[in-house]
Amino acid sequence: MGKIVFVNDSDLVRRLLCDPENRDITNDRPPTFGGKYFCYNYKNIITANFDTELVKRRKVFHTALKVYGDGANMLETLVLDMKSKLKNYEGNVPLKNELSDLILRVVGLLLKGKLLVDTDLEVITKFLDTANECFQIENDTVLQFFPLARFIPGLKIKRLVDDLYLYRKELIDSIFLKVKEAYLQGEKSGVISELLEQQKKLEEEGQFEILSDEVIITLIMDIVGASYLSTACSISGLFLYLIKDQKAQDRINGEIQKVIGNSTPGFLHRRHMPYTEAAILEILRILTLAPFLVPHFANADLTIDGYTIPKGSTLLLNSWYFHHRDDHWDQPWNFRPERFLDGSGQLVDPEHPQRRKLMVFGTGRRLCPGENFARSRLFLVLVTLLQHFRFLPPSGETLPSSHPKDWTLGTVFSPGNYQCRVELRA
Ligand code: HEM
Repeated sequence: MGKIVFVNDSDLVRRLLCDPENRDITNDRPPTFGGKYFCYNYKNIITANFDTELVKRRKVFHTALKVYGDGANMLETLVLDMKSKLKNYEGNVPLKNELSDLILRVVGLLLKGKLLVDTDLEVITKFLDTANECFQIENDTVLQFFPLARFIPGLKIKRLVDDLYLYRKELIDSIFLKVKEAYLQGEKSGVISELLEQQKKLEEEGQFEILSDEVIITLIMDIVGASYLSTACSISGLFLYLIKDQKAQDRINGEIQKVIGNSTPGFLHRRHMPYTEAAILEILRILTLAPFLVPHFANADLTIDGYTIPKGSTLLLNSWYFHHRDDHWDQPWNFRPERFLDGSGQLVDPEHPQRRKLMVFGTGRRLCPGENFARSRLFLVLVTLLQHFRFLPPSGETLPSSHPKDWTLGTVFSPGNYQCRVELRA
């Protein structure tokens, strides 16, 4: 096993990942069991090394996410359904569960659009739960160093790996193949049909391999793995903070009244609601869901600031540390969206020194391609619910700690389940 190098400074991370003299060395991934055996020998995005194939794969992925438009209208319907559900609760509402269900549907809709059926959600959940367990550090380490363990009867790891293959097959049958069948019959729905559309074009240009069926299947697994927990934990974390900080909730509501009023929230409202945008950035900073981003890998020796990073090192980019340094962030463990606003109350731009220290979605060549999708969904869910409800602490129960240090670290950090009261706004 190569060395592990922790990089604890955001500026150094940028220089390592983005500067022309370093970026060809630092943007690969370490080899993983999951990438090799579940993603058909690294055909997905997350586990693959950075090469011309990956650049093309990232491009088609980006385009498919962008082109896919139905999502916003469908999200509106989902949030409206959730609104009617919340109105019917008597007493406390299990908000974290409700928000997680909502985000699961958002991910299902992203993949399948109107072809989504309820049983797909069970398939996605089973796949995710098993993948999370399988790739938890203790199991992942066994698989990495002793892959044959997956064949030994009686070992827990064998059962997990068998289950994961089974649920991957279910994911392929009920998500990928169902959309493909509909697509061949002329019906387009969700991001998978956008990918199939691009596959057709690439095939005509003789470049089918860039987006073969196997690649699309691994991209579906990337979407499921990268989007559900991160978005669900961010939104339930944000609501937990806003229930505890009623002033911040009022301030977001003030922007909703001023900018949206009674009309339907849309993505375009975002740019006129700087405090709300700042609250989303602030929750992402505090939570730092991916504490070391996704591990990078040095494919050659590299010297920076007098240190040598040997070829074969795994780079853990310690955003947990640099998002919470008290010499960079005033009161780093307090929820203070104002830190991202300038003197006239506008959101500081991404090149502002304060924003440059924030690297929730990574930076450079491996920047998260779902950033825009995630931030716009967080915005829409937040403002649509706050437009109609005030969220208050539960009766007869206490809220869990909102300090991420007290949360559970699975694939990402997650608050415990919590309940709250909701009051319909006049
Ligand atoms: C709050 C939500 C999210 C957070 C905090 C987040 C964060 C991250 C981070 C830190 C990385 C690694 C960057 C690096 O290696 O330097 C990443 C990669 C990735 N994310 Fe996200 N992400 C989120 C949502 C999403 C969504 C919604 C999608 C898909 C629709 C997505 C798809 C991906 C993919 C495919 C990669 C791999 C990129 C690559 O390896 O080149 N993410 N994300």
